[in-house]
Amino acid sequence: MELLCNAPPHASVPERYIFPPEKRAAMELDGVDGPDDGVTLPVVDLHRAALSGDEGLRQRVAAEIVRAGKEFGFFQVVNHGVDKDLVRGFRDAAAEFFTMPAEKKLPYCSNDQSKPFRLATSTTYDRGETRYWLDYLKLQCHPVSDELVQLWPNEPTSFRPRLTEFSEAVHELAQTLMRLIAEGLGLSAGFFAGDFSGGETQMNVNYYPPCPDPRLTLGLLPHCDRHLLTVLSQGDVAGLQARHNGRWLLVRPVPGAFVINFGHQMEIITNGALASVEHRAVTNSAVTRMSVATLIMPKMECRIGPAPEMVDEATNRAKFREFVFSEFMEAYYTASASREDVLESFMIHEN
Ligand SMILES: O=C(O)CCC(=O)C(=O)O
Ligand SMILES: [Fe+2]
Repeated sequence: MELLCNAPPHASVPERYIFPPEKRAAMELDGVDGPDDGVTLPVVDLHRAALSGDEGLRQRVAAEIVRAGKEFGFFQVVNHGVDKDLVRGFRDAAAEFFTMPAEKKLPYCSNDQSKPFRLATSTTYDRGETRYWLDYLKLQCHPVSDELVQLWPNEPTSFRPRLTEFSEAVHELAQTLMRLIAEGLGLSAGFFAGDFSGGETQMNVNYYPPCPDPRLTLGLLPHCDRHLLTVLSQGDVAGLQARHNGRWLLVRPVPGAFVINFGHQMEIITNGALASVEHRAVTNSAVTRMSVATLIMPKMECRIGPAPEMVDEATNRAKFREFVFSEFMEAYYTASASREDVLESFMIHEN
């Protein structure tokens, strides 16, 4: 496998990574360096305290999250209670993994999507010929068990312990967020606990080395996430863009923040109230960028459909049919990653 992280620095972009002009990121218009109308994503202070005692504060935070979620589908959280050294610890261990010599990583290289830990390059869920400018790890990260940990690499030696603590902490943050989202929507606090979020949690560690000409490439294709909720650490290098009002909005790095966005299952369960928003990653020529996305999944056998509380026969009919999550996963792999294609067969069309 031809990993970018082992290639000597490229002087120019190889042909197979060059996208046709209409698919490229128009940097000068809406990208990393360009103007963005001054629109920035909301940054929500979780106030830790809101999560324990202060009822009024908690309700305000819950309302703020749902407002941000409805308007943008993306927001950042700070003061979230995940220790910054713990985040740095895992980010450092993961970066060290990518910079190990090729032969040490070889045993992990695979395009077999059923593997619980694998390293790969570019991406496999797009049928196009052009490659994306990234290498990535895809792994199962929660619930943590001895058997699961054995599937993670033992080099660098910090990898397993740092991932264990990162995974537990992010999982707790995800539970907190789901309680607040439920509360903000007027659902019971435990609404998303259980099968909606009880599947095996997946993680993408996306690694984008410097690209000699970011105008020609993309780091990650425009896509929506397929699961329930994404908790992303993007570090301090910009590159993530979210679709907003027909434009690409840069998700500006905020020190220590996590970026939160919704997957298709959240959109369906909330009957469209919290939509899954398209996003992509652009490259840069200066530094390596690494993002760590934790993906909260329903159980495979979980029944999904708009929650009765989110539906009103007179004013807000169900927009999606019921299905079992495994059915959705299959459809996701056979459709292209485009939002419309994926959702099409699950939507109820009024005629
Ligand atoms: O690199 C990023 O910031 C985006 C990652 C992402 O969207 C994903 O892993 O699903
Ligand atoms: Fe994503």
